[in-house]
Amino acid sequence: MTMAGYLAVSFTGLASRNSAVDSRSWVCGAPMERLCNNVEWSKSKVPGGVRAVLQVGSEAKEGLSKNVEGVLGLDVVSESEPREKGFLSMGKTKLVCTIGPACSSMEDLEVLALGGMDVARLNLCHNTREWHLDMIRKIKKLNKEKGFCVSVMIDTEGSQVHVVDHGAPSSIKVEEGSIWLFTAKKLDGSSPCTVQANYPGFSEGIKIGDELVIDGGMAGFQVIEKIGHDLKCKCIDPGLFLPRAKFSFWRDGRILERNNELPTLSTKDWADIDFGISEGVDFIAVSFVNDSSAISCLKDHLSSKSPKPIRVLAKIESLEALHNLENIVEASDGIMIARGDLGVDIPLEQIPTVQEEITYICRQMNKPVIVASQLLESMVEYPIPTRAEVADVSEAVRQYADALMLSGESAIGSYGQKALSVLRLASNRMESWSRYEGRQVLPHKRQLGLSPSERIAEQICNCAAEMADNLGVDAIFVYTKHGHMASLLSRNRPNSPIFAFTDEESTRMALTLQWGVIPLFTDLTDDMEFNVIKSADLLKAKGVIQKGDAVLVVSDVTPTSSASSTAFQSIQVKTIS
Ligand SMILES: Nc1ncnc2c1ncn2[C@@H]1O[C@H](COP(=O)(O)OP(=O)(O)O)[C@@H](O)[C@H]1O
Ligand SMILES: C=C(OP(=O)(O)O)C(=O)O
Repeated sequence: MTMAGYLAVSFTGLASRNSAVDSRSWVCGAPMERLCNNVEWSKSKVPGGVRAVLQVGSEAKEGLSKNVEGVLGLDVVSESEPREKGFLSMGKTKLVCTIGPACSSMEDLEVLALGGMDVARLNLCHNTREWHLDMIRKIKKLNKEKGFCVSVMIDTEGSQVHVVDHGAPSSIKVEEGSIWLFTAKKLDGSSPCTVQANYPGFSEGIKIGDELVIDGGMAGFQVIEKIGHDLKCKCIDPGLFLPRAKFSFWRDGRILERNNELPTLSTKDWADIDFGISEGVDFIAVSFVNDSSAISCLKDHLSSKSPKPIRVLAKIESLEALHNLENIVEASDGIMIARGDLGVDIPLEQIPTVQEEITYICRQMNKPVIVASQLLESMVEYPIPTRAEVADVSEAVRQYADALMLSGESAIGSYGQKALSVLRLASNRMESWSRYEGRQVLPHKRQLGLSPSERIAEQICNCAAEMADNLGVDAIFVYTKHGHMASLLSRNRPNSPIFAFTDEESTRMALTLQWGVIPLFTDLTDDMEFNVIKSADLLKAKGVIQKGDAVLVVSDVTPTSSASSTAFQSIQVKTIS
């Protein structure tokens, strides 16, 4: 036998059958009281009925686990982590790696997976369809054959005004005082100091005297003449022109907000999305989202075309997106703070506060958030990061971002694996420092659910996370169909790892992006007691949990059988025996 019995407090009658708790003296009163106070629960309002139960246990229910057997889809990295580090020190912040030529072999990908890569990102603006197909297949093969749980994210190219040709194959130096022509016309190959933009309307509304800034400050020009739709400019801030460099325009010291007519999802993007659907990717990150309409449109497309749920992330990389932030977060399944392009559209000094604000809003609205770009940029070339980069990574972890992303560091850098281990070490360090120093900031949590059952689920997770911290349990177990309960727990950023058991493969893969959640695939039955015992036995058999470990179990399961339509929502505290 693995799991223990229960003290049950039912929501309908709120009757405590046994107020005694076991030898470890776990407390159930206070959180339960709060749970009840905060929920205006009315049985008659709940479709099909909801049973919410708090259970605290120590009595052994002998025999229940005798026939337990089954498969537990626990990935190899999560299996070894608690054994090596202990539960509390397990990494909570998820890690995303951009896959590129520097990490495209099976061996490279395996090293990244072993190093803690949770999500592999493929940026479809680079390389060929065949190359990306090969990468997706390799990652899926690794998961299948080597037991990893790495999800696949494709990132659309999107439409933005950028340079298509600046007369050189790579970067080019821009000298102070040099005169350049910016045009949308195709270059004939021999036009020095001429730059071709991808969008004919790039110069609309621009006046003589305006400043044209490249890639957020790589170089700067002043417009000295308008020739038709072309701009003649003088370099006032020397620097570098990179391939695909982006423009921003400034007037009187302020950035000009410009709505171009480029669609968020181009014809190429739609073709790439259908490719992603056919290859069964887990996430689609949409570039240059300006409002929620592109996200809603993509979600409609996915619900009719994709045989499995694919999560849609909005990349926040424009001023317009910031104006529509809450609507975009609401419409999406998650957010990427694309600091690279965002730094072209807003002044660089605003990036840190904007990042903190977006991270906060995402947590309020219970959507996972990735902090992306230039986290360890110097590691594209050097084997160690700058101290400032480590501080930047730590700050994103302190802000409780769900995930951190490597870009060029893993895609083209010489030290991708090292960069990943720097992310891991720096995030582990900040997570444990915040925990031991009690520096965790617990913001007021916005109420999310509207229906009674949604509100109960939310309150159960809030209280369960608080209980888990107060009791110092070793792990939290949650049983979840679509990942909602797991995400509600994760939103509370509890100290213990959250083992999320699901029988939906797409839920398992989506949870790879959620802070502190270890997703596991297992069969779930309508018998919650059996599910708990079975999953505990399987984790025990793998050496992940041990006798004496305290586990807080949260469930929100609507039975599949027609015999009972009652949802079973509960918190139980168990000792592994
Ligand atoms: N699939 C790929 N093939 C070739 N190069 C890639 C690929 N993915 C990324 N890169 C390289 O890595 C760099 C970082 O990639 P990414 O994070 O997509 O940022 P960005 O496109 O904004 O530069 C890119 O500039 C590109 O040089
Ligand atoms: C992640 C980003 O997007 P991309 O790599 O597509 O430029 C970014 O701009 O920070």
